[in-house]
Amino acid sequence: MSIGVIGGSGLYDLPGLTAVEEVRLGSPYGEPSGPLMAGTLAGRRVVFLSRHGRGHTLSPAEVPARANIHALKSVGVRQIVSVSAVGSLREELAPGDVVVPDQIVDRTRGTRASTFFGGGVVAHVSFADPFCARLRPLLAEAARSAGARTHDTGTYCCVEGPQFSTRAESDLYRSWGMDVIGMTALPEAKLAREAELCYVGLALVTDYDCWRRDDPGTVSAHAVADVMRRNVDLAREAVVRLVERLPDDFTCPCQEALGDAVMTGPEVAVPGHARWLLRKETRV
Ligand SMILES: CSC[C@H]1O[C@H](OP(=O)(O)O)[C@H](O)[C@@H]1O
Ligand SMILES: Nc1ncnc2[nH]cnc12
Repeated sequence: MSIGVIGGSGLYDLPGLTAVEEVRLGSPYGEPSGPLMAGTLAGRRVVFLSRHGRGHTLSPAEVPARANIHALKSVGVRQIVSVSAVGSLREELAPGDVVVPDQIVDRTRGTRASTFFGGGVVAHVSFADPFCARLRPLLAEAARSAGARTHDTGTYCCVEGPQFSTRAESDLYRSWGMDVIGMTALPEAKLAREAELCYVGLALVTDYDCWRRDDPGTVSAHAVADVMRRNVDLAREAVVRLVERLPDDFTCPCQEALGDAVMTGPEVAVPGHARWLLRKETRV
C-alpha cells in the first residue's frame, strides 16, 4: 500500500523522493497526466504525479482526472494528498498559509468527466464530507509541525477557469461563505471517493484573488507560481510529516464508500469498465 501525492501548479516533482521508479501506465480512461514517480519518502512508498503534466501542459479542465485516479489506485495507492495553489477569499487566510479544506462547492461547468459510473452500472456515493475526515486532522497537524500557519477547515470553491474570476464573482463567492478558490479539486475528490481512496487537500494560499479593493494587484499565474516555488520545501515537509504520522494499519470509511452506494443488482453482469471498482459485496 502506498500514499499518493498529486502535485499542482509549481510542484512538478517531490524533492526527497528516493529510489524513484518511473511508471508509465495507460487506463480505460486514457493516459494519466504523466508518468507516476514511485519511490521512498520517510521510509514509506510514495507515488507522485504532476497534475498538469511535465512542463505544465494541461489546463484544469484538461487534467485527465479519471485516468489519474485509476492509475494511482492500480499501483497500490490508498490515500491521496492533493497539493494545490489556491486564492484566498478571506483576510485572515494570507499568502503562504496552508488550508486543509473540509468542504467544496462545485462551480465547474459540468463538462469534466466526473464519475466512473454510468454505462450500465449505477452508484451514488456519499459526498457530504468530500475530504477524508480521518486523514484531514493528521494532515493539518503535519502541516503545522512543518512550520506552516495552518487552517484546519475551509470551503474550497472550485471554479472552471482557466481564467481567474471577475471581481463580482469573487465578491459573490465571499458572500456565500467560501474561503479559498481554485480550479482542480473537482472532479478529483469525487473520483477518489468512488474509487474508495482517502483524499485530502494541502491548499497553499498564493494570493487574494481580486476582491481586495485596497490592493491594486490582482492574482496572476506567474505570481501564483512564484509563491508556490517558494513553498515547495514546506509542501514536501508537510507530506513527510504526514507519512510519518500515518499508521501502517490506517483504515477509514472512505475505503468502504461503495458499500451502500451501488444500485445495480447482482443479476446484471458488471460491464467491463466498472469491474476494477466493484467487489461482489458492494452490489445490491
Ligand atoms: C497557475 S494559477 C491557476 C492554477 O493553479 C491551481 O492549480 P492546482 O490546483 O493544480 O495547483 C488552480 O487550481 C489553477 O489550476
Ligand atoms: N485566485 C485564484 N483563483 C483560482 N485558482 C487559483 N489558484 C491560485 N490562485 C487562484
